[in-house]
Amino acid sequence: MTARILDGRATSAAMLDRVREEVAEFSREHGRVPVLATVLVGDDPASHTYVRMKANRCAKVGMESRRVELDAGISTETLVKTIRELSADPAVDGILLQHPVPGHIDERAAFEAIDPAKDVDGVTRTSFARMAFDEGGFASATPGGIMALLDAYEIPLSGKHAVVVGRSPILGKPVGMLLLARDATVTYCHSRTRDLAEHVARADIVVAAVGRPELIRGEWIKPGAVVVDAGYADNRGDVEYEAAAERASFITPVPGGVGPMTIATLLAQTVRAAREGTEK
Ligand SMILES: NC(=O)C1=CN([C@@H]2O[C@H](COP(=O)(O)OP(=O)(O)OC[C@H]3O[C@@H](n4cnc5c(N)ncnc54)[C@H](OP(=O)(O)O)[C@@H]3O)[C@@H](O)[C@H]2O)C=CC1
Ligand SMILES: Nc1nc(=O)c2c([nH]1)NC[C@@H]1CN(c3ccc(C(=O)N[C@@H](CCC(=O)O)C(=O)O)cc3)C=[N+]21
Repeated sequence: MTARILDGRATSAAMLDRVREEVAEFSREHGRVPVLATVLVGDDPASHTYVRMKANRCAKVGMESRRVELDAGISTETLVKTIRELSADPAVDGILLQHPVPGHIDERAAFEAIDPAKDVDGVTRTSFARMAFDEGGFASATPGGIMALLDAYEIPLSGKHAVVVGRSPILGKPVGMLLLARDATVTYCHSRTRDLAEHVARADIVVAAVGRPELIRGEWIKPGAVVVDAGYADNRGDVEYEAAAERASFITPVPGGVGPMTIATLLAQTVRAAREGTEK
């Protein structure tokens, strides 16, 4: 068997066409376009690339982005103050703080400075709780993008055994919660998990969210399983792609899978934040 591709590029392009129309409609009604503020701390080249991609994608759908770049040495207090100012700024609809921030900064405190109404990247506790309680908050961008991709291909989730490898607050943990909300049976694996191979081998759906190229071996994949690879380190995914694709029914490529869906989700949520922000 050779797996069908879960094509994140095509699926995100369709999503972004819709976002472009929503932006135009918002702009007709409000005389301005939605604005996403991106905050980047330090000079990690990969992070610069991601933030630039997000800004470019904003421009393509007619949205505005405002880039805030801060020195690697700034304190938690300065970062929190900067983000609070963006939260209070009526000209800003959505805020993205690029993760990770330098180690001396309290990232959680910085995330919590984002007004939940502007948390279009879904990183605050409030967004997490709304997601977990099915109250329609903003999804964490990558988990939201993964669900949109699975739905675009009408992958059944109810009753399926999903194994999520990784449990970070903005990726592994929330994607497991979203799968649970759709009635999957969810297993989380992480750095202390014993027998990772055996867990993965039992999965109908595997979500890899670690950041270690080819940690997940193709021979572990159950024939017919759906493989979603969110890993992204040195431009490579967490799954041994060729070998996994021989066994899987569906698989995401890297690049061209989860990455573009993340950005599309972020922008879709920014228009939504703009709309909801102007309702009040
Ligand atoms: N495409 C996209 O849009 C995005 C991609 N990413 C990519 O996804 C990957 C994960 O990101 P993120 O969640 O932020 O990373 P983190 O480093 O925060 O989390 C990594 C997770 O992997 C677990 N882990 C580490 N080693 C192993 C192992 N040997 N076996 C099993 N689990 C392990 C860790 O376990 P423990 O909790 O025990 O430490 C942790 O839960 C990265 O490659 C990142 O670049 C991230 C965000 C968006
Ligand atoms: N607060 C926060 N939210 C994030 O969503 C977030 C983050 N921090 N930190 C870093 C990771 C990484 N990330 C990616 C987004 C898009 C691609 C993407 O579109 N990649 C293209 C390839 C791009 C290229 O390299 O040419 C693809 O996979 O096809 C990749 C990675 C979001 N992240």
